[in-house]
Amino acid sequence: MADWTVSSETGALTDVLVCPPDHYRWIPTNTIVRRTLAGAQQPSAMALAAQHKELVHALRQGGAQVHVLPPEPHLPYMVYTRDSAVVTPWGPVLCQLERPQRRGEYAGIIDFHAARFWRKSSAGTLEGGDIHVMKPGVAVVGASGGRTDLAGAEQFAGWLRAEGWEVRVEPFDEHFLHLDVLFCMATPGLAVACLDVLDPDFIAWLKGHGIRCIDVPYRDAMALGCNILALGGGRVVSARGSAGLNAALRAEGLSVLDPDLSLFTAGGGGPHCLTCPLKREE
Ligand SMILES: NC(=[NH2+])NCCC[C@H](N)C(=O)O
Repeated sequence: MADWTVSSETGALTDVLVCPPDHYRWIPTNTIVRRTLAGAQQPSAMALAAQHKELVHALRQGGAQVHVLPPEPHLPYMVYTRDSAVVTPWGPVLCQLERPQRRGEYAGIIDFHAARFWRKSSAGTLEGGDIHVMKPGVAVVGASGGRTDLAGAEQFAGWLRAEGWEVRVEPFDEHFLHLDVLFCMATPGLAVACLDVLDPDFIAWLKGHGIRCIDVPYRDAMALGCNILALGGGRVVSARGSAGLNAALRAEGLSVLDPDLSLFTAGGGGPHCLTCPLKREE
């Protein structure tokens, strides 16, 4: 079995975990998908498979080996592999999903990792979408009290602090679901962030760490416009629908792979949520 390690959000992605959308459907678990359900029919299996394939192609084009978690019929959100486990420099950490509709995802992820976790979340709740292992020595954990609560965030932060890391626990409103709806890294010195919403203290802290932000307006962030995945080497995966942001990223000299992911962003998750990096090269 491989020893998975990730020590940044921006190192060259060599291995990544995804889960095909065979059983995906929208269920009302967050503000974003509730809005979707009010105005749309469930997406077709064919359309979902086609969009997911675009994502997988982008990941492979970026040089990553794509590993597949077998989907289960009773777990429609397994496709968002970001949330059930997060890989750290010391190995994978098993999260503790908050929603009853998603808790069963622990079973498949335990099997995938053959139960070899560095740590297992056991206090409160902890979801991978709230965790950014930003760069060696620095991480941030969002604590909305919803998907990740203070107890869950502090337990995770404690494990990294014990290794000498600086970990910021960042409170934000539950309305925004996960911190990765408001903030993601593009390159070691560049992030995308919803400045309308994030605490100015957080932005100043980023700046102190040499990280500049491209601003994404509230409306775009709620359409998962901030939810990008860095591939390393100046490349990112960002959904086709994020046209304004993608132009801004290209203007920064980045190469943007832009799969159409509209059916998944309508459920509350984009490229960052649909992927769990297993290995990055620093
Ligand atoms: N890391 C993320 N932002 N994940 C998105 C998860 C969306 C999913 N529909 C849920 O409600 O749980």
